[in-house]
Amino acid sequence: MTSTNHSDFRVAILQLTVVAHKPTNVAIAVKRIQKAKINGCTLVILPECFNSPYDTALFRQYSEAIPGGETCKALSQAAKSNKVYIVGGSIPEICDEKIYNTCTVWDPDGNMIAKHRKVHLFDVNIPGSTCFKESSTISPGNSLNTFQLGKFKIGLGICYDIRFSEMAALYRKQSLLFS
Ligand SMILES: NC(=O)CCC(=O)C(=O)O
Repeated sequence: MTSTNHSDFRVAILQLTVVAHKPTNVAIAVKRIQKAKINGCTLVILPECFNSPYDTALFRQYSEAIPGGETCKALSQAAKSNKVYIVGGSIPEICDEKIYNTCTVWDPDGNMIAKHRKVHLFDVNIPGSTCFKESSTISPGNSLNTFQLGKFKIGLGICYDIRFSEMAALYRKQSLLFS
């Protein structure tokens, strides 16, 4: 089913392999979007940082302007040519010299209909094991963001955002789905 006038539609939630070559990552995503469409999906959801390694040392190098950058152009075109909604996981965004971990959403005409900057950055320090500080290079977003898909209003969050129930509660208060 591809019509959004109905209460049920098919969603693709994609996991993608990320390599060092950014255009290859974008091409992999576009190919999987096409496959999701062939499988009858109306909404395609990509993973966090699908065009870049998840590495604080590399986010700036891989970052691009939104919506003018190469990844956004590819997502817009993929949404339009496949007539699907795309929740574009996230990419490193550069804006006023700051870097954000940002999700873009595209409608079936290729328009960007929402943008969400990750609010809760993932900082972890397990002595003797793992130390990762997303906040060392990424700036946090400060807003809740939604988009409309047919009769559904969907709230956006990126990865660690989901750990904070207050955010989901705020969306839920507005009777939203939390994606
Ligand atoms: N990229 C992230 O936000 C990681 C979050 C995570 O691993 C978790 O357990 O939550």
